[in-house]
Amino acid sequence: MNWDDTTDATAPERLVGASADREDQAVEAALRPKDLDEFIGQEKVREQLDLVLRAARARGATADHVLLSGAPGLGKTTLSMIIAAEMGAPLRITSGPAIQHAGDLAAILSSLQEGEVLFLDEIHRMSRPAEEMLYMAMEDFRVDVIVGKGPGATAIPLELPPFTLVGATTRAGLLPPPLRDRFGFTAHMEFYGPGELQRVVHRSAHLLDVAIDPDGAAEIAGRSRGTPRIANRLLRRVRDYAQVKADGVITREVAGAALSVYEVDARGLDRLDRAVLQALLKLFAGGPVGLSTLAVAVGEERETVEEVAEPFLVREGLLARTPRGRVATPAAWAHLGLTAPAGADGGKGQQDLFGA
Ligand SMILES: Nc1ncnc2c1ncn2[C@@H]1O[C@H](COP(=O)(O)OP(=O)(O)OP(=O)(O)O)[C@@H](O)[C@H]1O
Repeated sequence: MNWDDTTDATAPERLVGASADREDQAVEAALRPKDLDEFIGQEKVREQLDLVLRAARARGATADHVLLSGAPGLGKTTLSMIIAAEMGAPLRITSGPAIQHAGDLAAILSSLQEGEVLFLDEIHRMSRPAEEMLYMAMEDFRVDVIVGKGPGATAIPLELPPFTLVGATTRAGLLPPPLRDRFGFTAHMEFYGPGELQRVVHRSAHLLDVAIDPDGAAEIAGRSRGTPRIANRLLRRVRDYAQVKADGVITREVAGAALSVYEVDARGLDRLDRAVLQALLKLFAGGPVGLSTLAVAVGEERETVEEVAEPFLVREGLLARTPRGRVATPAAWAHLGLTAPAGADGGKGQQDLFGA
């Protein structure tokens, strides 16, 4: 494999953040499933991809271009590696932000071997000229390299070997239709169910040589926000705790105690998520309350509340964004063990005193 990449090796982040931090990057290679059979969950995607790859292999052809969309940490990079492995092809990894000029892309494309798999992460963040060059490369396996500037500029056609592009994006809707249409196969990756995540935790524990019982794996899975990367990260923290404070074996009690040290609750909410909910419930009686007011109440930036905390709270059905402001759902009251005051009816009957 060839890393051509400047992937963000981000500063330490939330334990329940979905992007990879340095520690994740260091250990993920060892935990990645190596083939489709090992890849847990995403049944439809696996079944469809299996057909695409088998058919290409039977024809002795290069596989169609594949677009993978879905939230961070759901296994897009892993799947690209599996595609290369299943096709017996080398893999090159790069990302949209690393390709700022069409020339950057031309350099990568012209050095590909026949059948190579090119994984382009965050494909929606590529520059426009590079994107246009990619259209022709995907369709006709050639690019026009522009030499010179102004009226004297000349286009030199360059033949490329057939290759498979695997594009990954967290925002399929941001891809221009001409680019989206050039993928032969598009797969949307969903968040994982608790049973699937339990299998992920179990498998990773086995690879890391950590003793865990099924309830311990279930406890970690339930706090992993539907995301294998988070499940693996929580597992590492629980392993530390089990080594230091218990006999090394991860049980439900050990996992629960470890993750309460890290302030990740039974549903996967962390300190920030709970602070937002608590403010909404205790200070504003469940809302509606404007985003700016809510942010001030928790001492965070508006963007942090909106982009970091809210998406998961909304996905979990704990908070709703309404035109009149943020509103807690009955599940939010129940989750924090509080009773909704009479009249807290999801915001319908309340006045929004604070503005959106
Ligand atoms: N289906 C799966 N089965 C087992 N482990 C998985 C699965 N999907 C992902 N993982 C694990 O989760 C981690 C993150 O996966 P991966 O890097 O492929 O996610 P990603 O979608 O590419 O994330 P990003 O969008 O941040 O690049 C990997 O270590 C991998 O081992």
